[in-house]
Amino acid sequence: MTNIAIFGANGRMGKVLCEAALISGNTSLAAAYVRDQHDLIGTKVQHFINQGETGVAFSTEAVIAEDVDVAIDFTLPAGMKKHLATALARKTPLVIGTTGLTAEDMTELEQAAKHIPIVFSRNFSVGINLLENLVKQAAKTLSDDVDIEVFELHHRHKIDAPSGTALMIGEAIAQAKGWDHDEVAVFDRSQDEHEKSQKEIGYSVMRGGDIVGEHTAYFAAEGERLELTHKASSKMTFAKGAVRAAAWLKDKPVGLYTMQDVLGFR
Ligand SMILES: NC(=O)C1=CN([C@@H]2O[C@H](COP(=O)(O)OP(=O)(O)OC[C@H]3O[C@@H](n4cnc5c(N)ncnc54)[C@H](OP(=O)(O)O)[C@@H]3O)[C@@H](O)[C@H]2O)C=CC1
Ligand SMILES: O=C(O)C1=N[C@H](C(=O)O)C[C@H](O)C1
Repeated sequence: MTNIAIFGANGRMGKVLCEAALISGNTSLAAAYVRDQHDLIGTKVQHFINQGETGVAFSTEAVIAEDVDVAIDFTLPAGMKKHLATALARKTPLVIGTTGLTAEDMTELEQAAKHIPIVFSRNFSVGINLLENLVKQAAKTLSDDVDIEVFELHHRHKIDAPSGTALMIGEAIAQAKGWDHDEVAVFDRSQDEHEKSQKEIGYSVMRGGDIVGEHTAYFAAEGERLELTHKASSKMTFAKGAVRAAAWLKDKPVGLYTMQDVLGFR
């Protein structure tokens, strides 16, 4: 049994992560953390979730409880950095799903992984991790005259853009092509009007309603087009993946892992 703590437990993903930790057969919800001084502190988590029963009440993120084996963070970059420091001080393994991280944030995360085991993934669904491998195969197999674009659609509340997953897909394609992603990524065509060159990865973003998360990689040539699409229809998909990662991480040595490692894809 793996005792899991959830940071940002009052968030959209935090709530579903609490549910996932409770309903999985090999984990339990040990703690549900919210910001220090939050109004919810002391309130039973059970009143906020849709499935599972627990006596756990929301508590302050400032301290990780004794019985916690692994903590999970799906918050915002500022929250992730704070939670990373807390996990480091207590030597708690950490699963991180927060997106919108800067290159500096990533360096901080990589440094921390020299002291605690961390799984970081911009998408914890099995399907997207398979898609990551499929786009690499497509990028390597298709001739150089294909145009590559990544589209993503998410709910109206999402802040970062393009999504972490869209960038993960684009970076996988760039790696397979031997390109420097920063050099080939095009985020805004209106600022640099030109005919598309073959060494480009364009990104398009839509925000609206309650879309959970949809991603398509387009490989468009003269005469044919390959579209590789993944559609998530429930946040529980990500939460179950993160809880699976937490159980996997419990006894691992220090290091930085991804969902590809958890799934045994590499
Ligand atoms: N990797 C994956 O598979 C997935 C990743 N995500 C990512 O998860 C993250 C959260 O998404 P979502 O649940 O929709 O967002 P929400 O806005 O619903 O929740 C954010 C949570 O983070 C907390 N938080 C924000 N800033 C801080 C801070 N500085 N200190 C402490 N806590 C903080 C919020 O607390 P408060 O309410 O007090 O502000 C809240 O609990 C995003 O980065 C999203 O992209 C989402 C789905 C899947
Ligand atoms: O914010 C979300 O909701 C999601 N964020 C992740 C991302 O940025 O890719 C993963 C998923 O698509 C949902």
